Amino acid sequence: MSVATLVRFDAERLGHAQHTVLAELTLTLHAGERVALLGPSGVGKSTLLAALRRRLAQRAAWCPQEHGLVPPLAVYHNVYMGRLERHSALANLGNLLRPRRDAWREIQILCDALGLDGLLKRPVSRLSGGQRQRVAIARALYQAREVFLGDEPLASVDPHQAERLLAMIQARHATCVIALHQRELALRHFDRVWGLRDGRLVLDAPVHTLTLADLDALYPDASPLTDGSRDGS
Ligand SMILES: Nc1ncnc2c1ncn2[C@@H]1O[C@H](COP(=O)(O)OP(=O)(O)OP(=O)(O)O)[C@@H](O)[C@H]1O
Repeated sequence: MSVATLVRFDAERLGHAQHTVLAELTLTLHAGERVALLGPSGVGKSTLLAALRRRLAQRAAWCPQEHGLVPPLAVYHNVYMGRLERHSALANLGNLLRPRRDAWREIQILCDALGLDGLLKRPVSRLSGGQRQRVAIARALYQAREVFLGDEPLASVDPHQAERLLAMIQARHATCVIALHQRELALRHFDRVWGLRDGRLVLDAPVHTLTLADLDALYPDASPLTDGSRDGS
């Protein structure tokens, strides 16, 4: 049975204005594929995710690296933002003043599952880094889209939590592309790895054909450090 192609890049240039980040990029994202996107800082992971997001438009839930949260607003309102475009401006304004009961219940269940129980009314400005990260994930999950695109959504959580959050994301999305630095997670929980290095896609392979050493080779300063012991940036 053939697998549907969701996005295809064919020798394309990705970059910012005159600055080419990835030249001649050729790759395909198939439906049902869980892809780990790896590579050193500044190599172009966010650039590639942004290009995927443009192509997938409303089909993709998006969890950005900087979280994109509104610090003065409560956790509830930040998560609700995942579905702002589904309601009228008037309905959204009303919800800001007085949360809708159905939305509150749904967001409460989601936040409980993410370990944010009891925090729905707390402004994001008063959360820890890891809690903010989970609010950003909650907002992306609340979008309830076909594909999950995450830019290091597991960067500021501990290794045990990273596994749990990843399981939640993947249970709700058959297809995902997630940038991360935890290479053992990539090997354990994904189907495919895209590896970037020196402005090119140097690795595009099923996980079962790869070893930790293959992933280490993506990083010029690779050391034998593994999950949780390498920086999460
Ligand atoms: N808005 C922008 N305008 C111009 N150049 C940019 C812009 N955003 C990123 N860049 C540059 O593009 C290159 C790739 O950046 P990108 O953010 O995609 O890398 P990354 O792999 O996601 O990095 P990190 O792991 O640090 O988040 C870098 O050289 C960066 O300086």
